[in-house]
Amino acid sequence: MTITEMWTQLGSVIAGLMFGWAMFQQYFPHQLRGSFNRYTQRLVGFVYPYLQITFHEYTGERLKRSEVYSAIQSYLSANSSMRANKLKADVVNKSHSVVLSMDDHEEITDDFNGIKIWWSSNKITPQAQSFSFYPITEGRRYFKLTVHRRYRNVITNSYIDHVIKEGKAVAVKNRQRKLYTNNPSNNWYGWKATKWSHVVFEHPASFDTLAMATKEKEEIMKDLVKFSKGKSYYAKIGKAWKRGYLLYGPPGTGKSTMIAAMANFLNYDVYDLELTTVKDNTELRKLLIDTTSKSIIVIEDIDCSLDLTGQRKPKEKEEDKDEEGQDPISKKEKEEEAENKKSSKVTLSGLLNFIDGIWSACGGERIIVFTTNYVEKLDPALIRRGRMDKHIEMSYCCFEAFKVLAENYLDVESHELFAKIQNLLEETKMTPADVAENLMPKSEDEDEETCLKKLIAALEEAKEEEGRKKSEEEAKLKAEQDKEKDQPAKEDEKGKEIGIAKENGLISNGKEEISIESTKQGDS
Ligand SMILES: Nc1ncnc2c1ncn2[C@@H]1O[C@H](COP(=O)(O)OP(=O)(O)OP(=O)(O)O)[C@@H](O)[C@H]1O
Ligand SMILES: [Mg+2]
Repeated sequence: MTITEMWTQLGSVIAGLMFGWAMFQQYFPHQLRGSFNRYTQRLVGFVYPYLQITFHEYTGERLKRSEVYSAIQSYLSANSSMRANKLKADVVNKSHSVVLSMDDHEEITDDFNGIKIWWSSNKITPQAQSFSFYPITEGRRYFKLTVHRRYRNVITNSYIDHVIKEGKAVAVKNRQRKLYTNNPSNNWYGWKATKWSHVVFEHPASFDTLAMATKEKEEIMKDLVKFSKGKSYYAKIGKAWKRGYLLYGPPGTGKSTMIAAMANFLNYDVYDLELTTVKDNTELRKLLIDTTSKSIIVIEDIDCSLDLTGQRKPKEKEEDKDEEGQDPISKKEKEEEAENKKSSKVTLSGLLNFIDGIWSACGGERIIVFTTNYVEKLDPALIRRGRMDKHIEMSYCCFEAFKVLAENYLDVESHELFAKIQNLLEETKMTPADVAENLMPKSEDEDEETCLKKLIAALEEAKEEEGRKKSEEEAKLKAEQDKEKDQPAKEDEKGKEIGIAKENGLISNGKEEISIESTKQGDS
């Protein structure tokens, strides 16, 4: 038999089979078709030793994208780029870099403790004109896992969990993080209404660029790592998985920068909660329940948002005092803001309830950060350990912090002027923000030495100013003390006069002053 004849015969067999299958589909009773399929599956099962599991992109009636599918997708994209032949390229916004993942109808193998697993990505393209709830152009995608049946237990008990866990970790690493701010509740209702608006969080701050003493910095980083890995620990001690940080210190010492560095370090989202637009405790709860896990919830200037009795206290801003020359819009905005503050009834206890974990216990880990310029103004109940677990003082620039700034701003690790700067920093107080401002070259001509000299001049000026203020205060104190010294002398005089008057029998006890006055008047 020639090759051509063989091909002809094979073609007729295939054509016959196809015809048979079409006839079967058309004429075989529908009810019997199901049991026929079952039997063929069983038959195939005897000879086909593999287990297949499919994971669809959309599940349930609510057309929700399956979390498992997303996790598998992330896992496979992290593992496929080296092995698959057909890849899909996507841009990850955060790093603006291209991420390669497995293309449709592509297959790769994975190895799990020596077990070989096949993964294929598949797509069912909908037939033309058919109606579908799913995004039509995309089709319906699913992943198929194939493995030898003898590994069924390993796969179902541990491999799938492993894939999902790893996939989620990859997704967290690649995800675009967000900075959320709360919307006023009047905008919560209606079509597409949301409690939080967000923008992409792309703050460049990191612990490397944060100017503060290395020991303190490392301690904070260790604390954060311990927290983020402490799921089972928090479960064991029966505490909601959250941690409170209180950052306090003068303006410009890096409190907001520290929050950004924390978010970047942990890869968390940031929820910047503006309490003045929250009407009451119920709204606060709703907002907080609506936050996602792996997030930092920030309340800046907490001392300006709540007072000790739990009543709201408007923040006094410089411009609030300036009534003149306001344009109508800013005036209207201010009126609205004032109205918000008036109608806002978030109480201290409402906030405490949240911090205590009753409302934040839903979902995964959350960090709560309060910042303040005046720690002494805060209610001790609010900042006690257990609520605000870690208190971090952000203080004036020390030499170690300066060295970080010098390296960031000027790429200088050491310089002969450093010793002088060290002395000056020990003698005077300057915030890291001011130090940074002086270190920043203002033009191309300014080299490192010019900038360091600029800083020295600023520090010397600050030192002089401090000296002047100190001597003024001392003079004031001395004047007050002198005044106090004069006072007893006068009283002594009065006492003497009373004594003389008593001796002369001019006054009786209990009516000394009147009698003295009258004595005096009498004298004159
Ligand atoms: N410790 C620091 N390390 C690095 N940069 C800092 C530090 N402190 C301040 N800066 C710089 O100063 C600027 C202001 O700092 P930041 O906004 O973090 O201060 P803050 O403590 O939040 O002030 P405020 O109390 O007024 O909110 C930042 O943009 C940053 O560039
Ligand atoms: Mg700040």
